[in-house]
Amino acid sequence: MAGRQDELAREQAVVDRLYGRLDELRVATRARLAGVRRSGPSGSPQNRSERDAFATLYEDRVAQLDAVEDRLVFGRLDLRGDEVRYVGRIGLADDEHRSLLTDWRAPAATAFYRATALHPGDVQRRRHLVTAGRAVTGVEDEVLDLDALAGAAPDGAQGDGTGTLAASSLSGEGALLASLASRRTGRMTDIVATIQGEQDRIIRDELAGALVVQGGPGTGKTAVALHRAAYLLYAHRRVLERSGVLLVGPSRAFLRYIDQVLPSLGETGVVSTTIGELLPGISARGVDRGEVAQVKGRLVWQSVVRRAVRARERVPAADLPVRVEGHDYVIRRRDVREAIARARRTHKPHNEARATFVREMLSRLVDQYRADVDAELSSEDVATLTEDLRSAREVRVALNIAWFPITPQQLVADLFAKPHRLAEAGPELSDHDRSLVRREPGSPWTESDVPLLDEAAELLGEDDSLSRLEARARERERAAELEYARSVLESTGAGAGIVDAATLASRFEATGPRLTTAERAASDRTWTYGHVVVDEAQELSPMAWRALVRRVPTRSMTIVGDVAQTSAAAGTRSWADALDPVLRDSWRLSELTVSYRTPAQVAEAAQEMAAAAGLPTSPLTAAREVDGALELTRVRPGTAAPAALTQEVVDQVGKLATEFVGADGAGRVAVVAAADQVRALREAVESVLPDALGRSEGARLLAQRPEDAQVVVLDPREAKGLEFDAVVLVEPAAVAEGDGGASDLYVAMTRPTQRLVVLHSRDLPAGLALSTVP
Ligand SMILES: Nc1ncnc2c1ncn2[C@@H]1O[C@H](COP(=O)(O)OP(=O)(O)OP(=O)(O)O)[C@@H](O)[C@H]1O
Repeated sequence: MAGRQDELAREQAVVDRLYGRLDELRVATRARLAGVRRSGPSGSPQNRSERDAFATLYEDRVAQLDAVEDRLVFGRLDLRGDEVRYVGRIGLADDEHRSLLTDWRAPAATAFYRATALHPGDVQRRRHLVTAGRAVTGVEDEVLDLDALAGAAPDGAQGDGTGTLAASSLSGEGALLASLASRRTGRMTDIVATIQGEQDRIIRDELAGALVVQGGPGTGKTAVALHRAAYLLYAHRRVLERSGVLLVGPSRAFLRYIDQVLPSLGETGVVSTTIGELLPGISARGVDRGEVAQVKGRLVWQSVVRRAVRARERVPAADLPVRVEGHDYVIRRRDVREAIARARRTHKPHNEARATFVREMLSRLVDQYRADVDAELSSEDVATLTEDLRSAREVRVALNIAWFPITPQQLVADLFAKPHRLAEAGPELSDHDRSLVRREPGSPWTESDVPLLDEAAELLGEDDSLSRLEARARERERAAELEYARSVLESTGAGAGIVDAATLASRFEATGPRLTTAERAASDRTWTYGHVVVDEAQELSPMAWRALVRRVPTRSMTIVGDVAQTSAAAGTRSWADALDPVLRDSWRLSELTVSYRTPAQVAEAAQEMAAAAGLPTSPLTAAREVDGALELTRVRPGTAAPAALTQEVVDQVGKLATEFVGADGAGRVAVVAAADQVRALREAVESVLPDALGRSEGARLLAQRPEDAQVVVLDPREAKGLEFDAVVLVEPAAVAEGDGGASDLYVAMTRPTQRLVVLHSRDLPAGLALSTVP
């Protein structure tokens, strides 16, 4: 015992020193930031932008140093040759640049995650440090080279009833079990201290190309995707800081669930979005039925949208006479045809190529005038005539009909609202498909509209009226810069004779707006990212893949998901089907096979049910056993008894909340039921909480924000990607009959970290029933 205490004391001294260094750096960085801020808004524009750049740098560093407080250091490697290396959240060095702590992402930390007894490399011992706040509370050793470390300190893992490790080949048993068994909150935490070998290989895989990570529920796909983003930002900072990283998740609620992970790893500059939010200025508030989303997700829309754009470039049925300023002209079909051909040859998007079309037509009308009056025209005459023609209403209307300026929103809304437009643009779609997407003008946009709008935006380009507005705004901004530069020159006298105000202003302008890469990227539809991470990627439609791939010309992507969990009608059951059309052969597949979330008994039941339903599951081994993890209760066998079932749900929630929900906000219980039962069950659960748990605890739970709520009632789709300590699964047969079928049931069954309680009045679906036979 004394040996262990000494060991803890020795580690405490090291940990104190590392936190001491962290505090010093915080103080020093804050002082620098304050110094920069003190220098105030004066100085030359160049100084001012340099100062802003430094301020941003220091602000980021302060945020990073603050974010790594929790478990700053978690590992130690004892290497051959008596070298000792501590591994932590960030790298720290002393004033002489000697390394004190190795960043987990550095090559020097790889062995902490990868070394095994079979392949120890230089590692003699790997130690996990368990800390609470800044105190070392335990150490756990894995001796990888027994000969070298004969007589090493005894293993200090805590046996605290957290379960037992079921899968071999996992490292850091005590730390891992403690982390897997810890009470859940509404926020995902990082796994940096216990990343496993198979996960580490994916995290550190090369940047180039698209890496697809397929894995069953709870295998850490989300965790791995986020740690990979942090790793890539570290290892390829120069490339990625400028172009940015985009993270795409299935919903805002999911993005909120994971939003603390990257900051806790010291990374704040990643843009996160959903497909519905991909286009700046569009908010997708509507929801499409599955069959409608499926039609809209098909790749055929690529041609439909292209034809719809082409339909706005058309030769009129007949020549059209127009009279401008007392002179007669004819808008000739042949001229229009040739002007359209010329504009198309620019290969610019429709709204941008329109300028060429209009210029060409006006010049042909001027030619008509010239021929009619049979006289030479001065360049001034030509300019005046052109302007007269351009502003003549009749000409404008005729040219608009021939080449119609249109926004993506108008184009797509017209396709849905005007059957003749869709019939013309989409001959590949059946009458039934077309009737499915039919919609009134002004209806809210849906998530499956967004890739179509993006496709349209790509082919239409900027509407010029919009770019004219923007140009005017830029002009105003520039005038303000010029004014500012002038005032600087006047007040300092420094520029006189050396540099004029306009030069100074343009130099200032060249430093760009003081937005971060993430902010600029998020507000620019045409921004291209250095890397894109996609979570729950199996749900994406072919058109959504097109929209995403457009944003990453290098095709450097991390794509994680599980084709057995697909619930979206437009999603995929096969990575090749989804990715070959957009990525061809530039994607590679790796698999995760250990479930870190679900106890073995629950994972096995879920696998059996999924196999019986024919889902394309990946192999899945649970990391641990938890006693009594699966309970099945039949309510009044043989009768569909909603009241009895509801009563049982409410009783179970009361029991589980007492067992798992803590007043400190940790511990979560979910009821997962078919979508059409959720509302009634939510009301029943909410009404009973004060009675079941006492008035004040009930009130506390009811007052929680949805994202932090410790007791929730959800349908399987809302529960996707999330996890809870305990789950009450209500009437699995009904869940499997919903839109997402057995996949939704598979998702629902695999949410708990500790216990799954299945309540049913109907027969259990195949596989699940079998698994309950003792
Ligand atoms: N190496 C690890 N150490 C500790 N916890 C881990 C590890 N890997 C995964 N986990 C935990 O396992 C749980 C499941 O991880 P995650 O949500 O990333 O899985 P997933 O594969 O995305 O699941 P799903 O398919 O259900 O979306 C999380 O709580 C995560 O923190």
